[in-house]
Amino acid sequence: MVQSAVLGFPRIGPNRELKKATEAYWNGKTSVEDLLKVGKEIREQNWKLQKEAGVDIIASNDFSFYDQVLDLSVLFNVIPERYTKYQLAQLDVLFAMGRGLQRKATDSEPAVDVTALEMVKWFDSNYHYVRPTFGKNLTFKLNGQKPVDEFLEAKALGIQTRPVLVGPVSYLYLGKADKDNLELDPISLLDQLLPLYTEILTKLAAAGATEVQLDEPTLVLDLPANVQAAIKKAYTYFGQQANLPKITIASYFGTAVPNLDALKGLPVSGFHFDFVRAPEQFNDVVAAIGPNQTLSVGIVDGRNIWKNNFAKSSDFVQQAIAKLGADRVVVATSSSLLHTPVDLANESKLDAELKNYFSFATQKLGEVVTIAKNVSGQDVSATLKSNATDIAARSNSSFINDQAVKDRVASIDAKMSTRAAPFPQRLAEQQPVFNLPLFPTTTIGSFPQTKDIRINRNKFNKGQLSAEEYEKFINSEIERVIRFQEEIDLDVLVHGEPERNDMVQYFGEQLKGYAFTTNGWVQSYGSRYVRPPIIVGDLSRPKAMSVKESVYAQSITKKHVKGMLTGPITCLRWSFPRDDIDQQTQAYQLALALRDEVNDLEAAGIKIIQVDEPAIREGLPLRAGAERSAYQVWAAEAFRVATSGVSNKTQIHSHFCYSDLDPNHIKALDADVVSIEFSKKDDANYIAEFKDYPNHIGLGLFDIHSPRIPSTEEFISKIETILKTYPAEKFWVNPDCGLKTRGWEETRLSLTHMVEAAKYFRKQYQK
Ligand code: MET
Ligand SMILES: [Zn+2]
Repeated sequence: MVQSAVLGFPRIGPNRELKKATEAYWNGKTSVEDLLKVGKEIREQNWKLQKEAGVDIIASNDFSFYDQVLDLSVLFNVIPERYTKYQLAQLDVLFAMGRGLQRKATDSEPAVDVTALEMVKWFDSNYHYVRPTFGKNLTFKLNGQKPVDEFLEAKALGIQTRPVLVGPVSYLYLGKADKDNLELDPISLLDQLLPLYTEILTKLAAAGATEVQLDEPTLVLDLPANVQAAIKKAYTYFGQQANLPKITIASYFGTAVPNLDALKGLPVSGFHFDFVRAPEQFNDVVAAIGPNQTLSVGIVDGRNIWKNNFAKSSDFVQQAIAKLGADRVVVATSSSLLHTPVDLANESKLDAELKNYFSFATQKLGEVVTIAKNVSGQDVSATLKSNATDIAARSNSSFINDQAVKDRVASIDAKMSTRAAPFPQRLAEQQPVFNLPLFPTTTIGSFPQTKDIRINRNKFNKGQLSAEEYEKFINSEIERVIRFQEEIDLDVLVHGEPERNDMVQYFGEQLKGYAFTTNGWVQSYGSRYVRPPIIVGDLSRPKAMSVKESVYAQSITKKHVKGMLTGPITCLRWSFPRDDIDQQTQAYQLALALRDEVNDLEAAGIKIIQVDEPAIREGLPLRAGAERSAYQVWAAEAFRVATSGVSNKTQIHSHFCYSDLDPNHIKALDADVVSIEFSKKDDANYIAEFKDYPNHIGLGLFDIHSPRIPSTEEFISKIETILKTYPAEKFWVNPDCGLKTRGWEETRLSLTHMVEAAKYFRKQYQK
């Protein structure tokens, strides 16, 4: 019998129980015990669900209160000194590392003020991990034994699990040296780390774990020789230790072929590969694994929501069985299911036809089990038959094709993707229009999404508020944001985005060709979850999407208000894309819809238009090569198609966050002004990389994921550092990103301090 395996299950709970519990704890509304209890309930529910679905290999330690990489940093004591000096409880240290902590002194406790660690995108997904940061005075040691505790918890329920941990090489390679320790190559810490892995693996074995899954997704990257060598070294080392559980090395999100040499001959029991993303690696992989090693065939998509094609997948797995024998093959999800929504059964509003085409995490459990049964010769013919019907129906669905959209994409030419004049000339034409001071201040778009906003939006969605009443409410929010910005004297204003539930969903809901979920949440980072819309067909814009709000905002102030849109690549990346046409085509369809919106905004008198592309980096193919070079061209072109229909006088802004950006890539967009997340980069090299960015740029000055409020002095010293490298006349002053997750009080203070700092420098430079 071929076994089925799931590499990890979403940990947010079917109704976002984890978010609610975590935020209640942060807000001091509940105790740590309450929070721990919710975590335990979610784990129990997830394990039972998988057991009941018939999954053979179920993961444990896939749960986390914040992030699985951060969990490891805490487990291995990779905790920078700034977090240890307050004597916080371990869970609070974890949260402080994830999101920063600022607490006033009380009678019994001193004040706390620490910034968060850097947060970066997990490979090419919209999940963010907290980057391990290796400082000078590091003492590796085990803090607790989370993987063992959770293994035992499942065991007590009668469920044998396979604990999952990020493997040592990926853990180090995804980390970075602290700014005082820049000469350090994290990989050089491997020797210190391996004994700790051994210690925790030994404990797992003692607790009864027979197998563990060590995730080494860095195997799908272009690895330098020393990292490949580290893989060999690490797993050879584990092979030399007595009494460890069997190890499966899991790679996902791409092809591992260029790194297969490092895997050959390793003393592990098996490997997992992602054949959804990279089916072409099959022959090489089969040739590389040893005679007794198992192959876990990742064939059920952990990153998208389309129903599996059982016939096709079964054929694929059969090939593996033919080569290796049934006892050496496992049918698995391609990656953890963390990246998919929990349960399609929760979608009561979804069109019934579309629902037949989708599969969420809970449904995917059934998929791995069915494929495993099918290839083992069990009779699942009825399930296979209805699956074949759904797959055929989808390809013939009326949701999909729109000839006018296809024709328009075919008509895109160079002129459509080029501004009328190069930047210097545009700048000359724009300056008299805007008359901005040196160090112009602005924000990235959103202002606090208060409870009041959410309540009113819900009422409107439920029909308890008329369209007029809702519009009135939104306008009053816009007015409040405008007045606030005038009061603290920002230079370029925003309307605050109160009408938007989410920067992609909001536009998706207005575009033809999209479908939406009501409960399809996916963790993005910490307690922030997103509900990616689903691209189901050719995309077009029936009518203007954002003009009304922008025009209203501009009508009530003399200062310039930026029109605010989400760019084509971000719309694509933060949706579940179609898998029946390529992503480039979907991006161009979006670009054309946005081009119409940009042009409409301009026609309505909006003179600055920001088109956000925070996801541009995560779309970059993980390896160098033709596919990546092509992406760099088409992604930039899609942005320019969206933004090049305006006159030279209209100023185009763009914004990027939470990734290591490539300045060349940003240049290719040719936006007049860009803002990039910067506050946690802590790295002079990163400033230098953007030094010769030809257009104007704002390096984010404070972390919007943290409730922490930087002082004016802190802003001044940050700007001072930047100005050592960066030309003042090109420099904008702004936060890292939008403020929607922040409270009003923090927002008021942080922005006030930021504006004060800008004014300080204005004076300095006028002298
Ligand atoms: C993740 S990027 C967010 C940009 C958007 N305009 C906002 O401020 O919320
Ligand atoms: Zn952002």
